[in-house]
Amino acid sequence: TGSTQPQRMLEAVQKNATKGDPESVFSAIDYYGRHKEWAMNVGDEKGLILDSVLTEVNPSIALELGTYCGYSTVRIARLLSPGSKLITVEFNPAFAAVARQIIAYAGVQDKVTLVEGPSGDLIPKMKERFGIKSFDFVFLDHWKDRYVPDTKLLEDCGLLRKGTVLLADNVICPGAPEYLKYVRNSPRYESRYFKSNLEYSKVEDGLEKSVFLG
Ligand SMILES: Cn1ncc2cc([C@H](O)c3cccc(CNC(=O)c4cc(-c5ccc(F)cc5)cc(O)c4O)c3)ccc21
Ligand SMILES: [Mg+2]
Repeated sequence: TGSTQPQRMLEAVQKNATKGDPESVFSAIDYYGRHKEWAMNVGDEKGLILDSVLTEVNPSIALELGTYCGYSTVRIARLLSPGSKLITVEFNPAFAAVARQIIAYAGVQDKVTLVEGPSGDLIPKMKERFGIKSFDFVFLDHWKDRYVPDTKLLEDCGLLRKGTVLLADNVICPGAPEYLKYVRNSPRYESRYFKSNLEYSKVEDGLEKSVFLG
């Protein structure tokens, strides 16, 4: 029945995953994305890099730009220590509606706050709305031409601190060339590229990890 891809993805989760088991939820999405219908989730291969960076940072407060169906939201939330929070930003109401159901199905809803709206509007409101001093970790996976303006916005709003880790998806495919130039040429970031592949594909892609130096 599911008329949109997100709805079909949700159906695949409800059919194949175990309620309350985050691992089974993102595995069901990976199976769907690999064998049924390609989908723009960070995926299992880049997901392992996300897992390792996240485990290393162990953030108390994390931000995700671009929820889509909640695949990386669930991947991140499952690894958060008790009391830690993930705020995820999605502007598309249809995506947000599916993501809320997938996040709930995985049982990680207590760790996740999904805010609906464009990142450019929401970032300046983070401090007042959520009482955030600064983020420990930021995952960028929304429109690739928003990576630079939103990174600058996070800086200007005082939402980054010495040691905040930014992890950006798709820096090769579809690509975020301006973002790579920005973080690699700025003295305020220490950047490293993690080579991988585009989700469910053999095409090269990778994640850029950038530590804000203050
Ligand atoms: C402003 N604002 N604030 C919040 C917010 C949230 C959104 C949505 O979540 C949204 C909607 C559509 C597209 C994206 C970006 N993602 C991609 O475009 C992408 C593409 C591919 C790929 C690769 C190869 C292809 F051939 C085709 C697509 C692989 C990937 O992993 C991707 O992440 C994100 C958008 C703007 C937002
Ligand atoms: Mg992506």
